[in-house]
Amino acid sequence: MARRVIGLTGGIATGKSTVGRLLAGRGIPVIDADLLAREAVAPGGTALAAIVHRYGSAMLTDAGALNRSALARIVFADPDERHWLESRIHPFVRAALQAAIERTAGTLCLMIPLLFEAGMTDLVTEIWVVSCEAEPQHARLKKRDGLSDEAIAARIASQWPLAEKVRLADVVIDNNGEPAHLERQVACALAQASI
Ligand SMILES: CC(C)(COP(=O)(O)OP(=O)(O)OC[C@H]1O[C@@H](n2cnc3c(N)ncnc32)[C@H](O)[C@@H]1O)[C@@H](O)C(=O)NCCC(=O)NCCS
Ligand SMILES: Nc1ncnc2c1ncn2[C@@H]1O[C@H](COP(=O)(O)OP(=O)(O)OP(=O)(O)O)[C@@H](O)[C@H]1O
Repeated sequence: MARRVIGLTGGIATGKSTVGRLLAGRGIPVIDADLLAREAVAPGGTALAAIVHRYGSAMLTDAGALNRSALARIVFADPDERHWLESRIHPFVRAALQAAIERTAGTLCLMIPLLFEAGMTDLVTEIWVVSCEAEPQHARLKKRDGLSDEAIAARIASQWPLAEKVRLADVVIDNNGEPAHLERQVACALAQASI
């Protein structure tokens, strides 16, 4: 059977990491693109220097790390700035994902929030979309990150509509209910032959 590379995606806070933990619990390596994106802007790197050059030293914390909330306010309010930032980060993320595919044997999961938006679908052999209604998505995001309603709306508007991702999915994981309902869906999806 061909090697499975699962592209795990969804909307912001729909439950990708929660599903990713279930896969990891079953021994499947899970690579998190959000963590790779954080590596790309680590202190001392060229991406962080470029960000400071463009937006000024307000982009740095006292410790010299990226001031993520300051940058988020800029890029989620302006698509041109968001695209500029992505052009600094996504090539690094893509190369790191490719390297992970090459060094890992067997089934692998790439957890990529922007799998569609960043044009990374070619890296995976099947696409799983974790989906939930707008109301729990909003409530979970608010509870976890304490973002304002306006900031939440801006982030959601920066991503493809979830319905479009669901339409293009090989597997849809419904996360409207209790987290316990995810386990059976993950088991079912894994039991399917590769798509
Ligand atoms: C703007 C930044 C600094 C804000 O950091 P913050 O800690 O507030 O958010 P974090 O990185 O944890 O992301 C949380 C979620 O926001 C959403 N998100 C992040 N970047 C983007 C983006 N460019 N477009 C749409 N949604 C995004 C994703 O759903 C992600 O899971 C950060 O999100 C960033 O560097 N974004 C650009 C890199 C990127 O595109 N990352 C996505 C994975 S490749
Ligand atoms: N079924 C559920 N019921 C209640 N809370 C949930 C459920 N699923 C996830 N959560 C909570 O919602 C929040 C978002 O879930 P999670 O972090 O898995 O989403 P994500 O898609 O990985 O988010 P992001 O896009 O920000 O990376 C977390 O605080 C998580 O504990």
